Amino acid sequence: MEIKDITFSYQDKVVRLHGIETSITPGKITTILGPNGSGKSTLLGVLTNNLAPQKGSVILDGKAIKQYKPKELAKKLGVVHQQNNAPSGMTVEKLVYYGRLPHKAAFTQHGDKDEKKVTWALERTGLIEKRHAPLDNLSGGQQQRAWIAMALAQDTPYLFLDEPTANLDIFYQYEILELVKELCKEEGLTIVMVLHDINQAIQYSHEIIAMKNGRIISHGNPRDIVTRQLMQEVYGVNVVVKDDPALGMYIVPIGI
Ligand SMILES: Nc1ncnc2c1ncn2[C@@H]1O[C@H](COP(=O)(O)OP(=O)(O)OP(=O)(O)O)[C@@H](O)[C@H]1O
Repeated sequence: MEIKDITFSYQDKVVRLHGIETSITPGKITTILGPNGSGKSTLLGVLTNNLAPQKGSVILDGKAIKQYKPKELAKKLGVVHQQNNAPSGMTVEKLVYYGRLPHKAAFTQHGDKDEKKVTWALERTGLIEKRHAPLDNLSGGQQQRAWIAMALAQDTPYLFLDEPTANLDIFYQYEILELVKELCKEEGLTIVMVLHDINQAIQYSHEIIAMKNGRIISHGNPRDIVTRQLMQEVYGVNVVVKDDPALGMYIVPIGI
């Protein structure tokens, strides 16, 4: 995916992304980091064609994303937003079946493949027991997992996750991150996600994009780019960067 000179403003005309120019490496996990309001979700919105930039373009497999028909794009990329709303009373399974829509001809029933994918997605997100439960009866974290399951059922080569670990307890945070790692390694998915936990980003990403004020400050391998200086520049926080033979690299924030 090529991101070419993207400039974006919402209706208030304040520029939120300034000439973003980079690329997403296929088959890898890329994590976008940065402080609140730095433009991470806005960039994700542009990369997934949910927001139309005033300038620039996003090229996916050789074609500008705005040229894709909606169903064609939905077979290429799945998105889990930060906030998701489903009609009240909808069951988990029904939501996850929505992920199969791009793969079905109009007015056809679910086939074997749809059922297999939905069951697999529910198993992978630990929701198989809850498949017939209404979404409203689930906890915030379980609902988050249901939306991830829907995106998995969509069976796309690109998966975009905006803070997939938000609202999850630490066990399920790692469960989701391990799932992301496996999907990348075993299924060859290209994953772009937004995280707030810098150590999780270091541990689970092939590449990190660090943003501030709508600009990319650095993009590269976590080992190369996560430094004391970068953390100070991006977050205004003092950190100590540690490197442990068993644990790998990690940071310890020590204050502002
Ligand atoms: N719909 C909108 N209309 C106007 N401004 C918006 C809108 N959505 C976001 N913004 C503004 O755009 C800027 C970037 O927001 P964005 O949500 O992309 O940041 P973020 O890095 O994802 O933040 P966070 O970590 O808090 O989720 C912020 O200043 C925000 O107030």
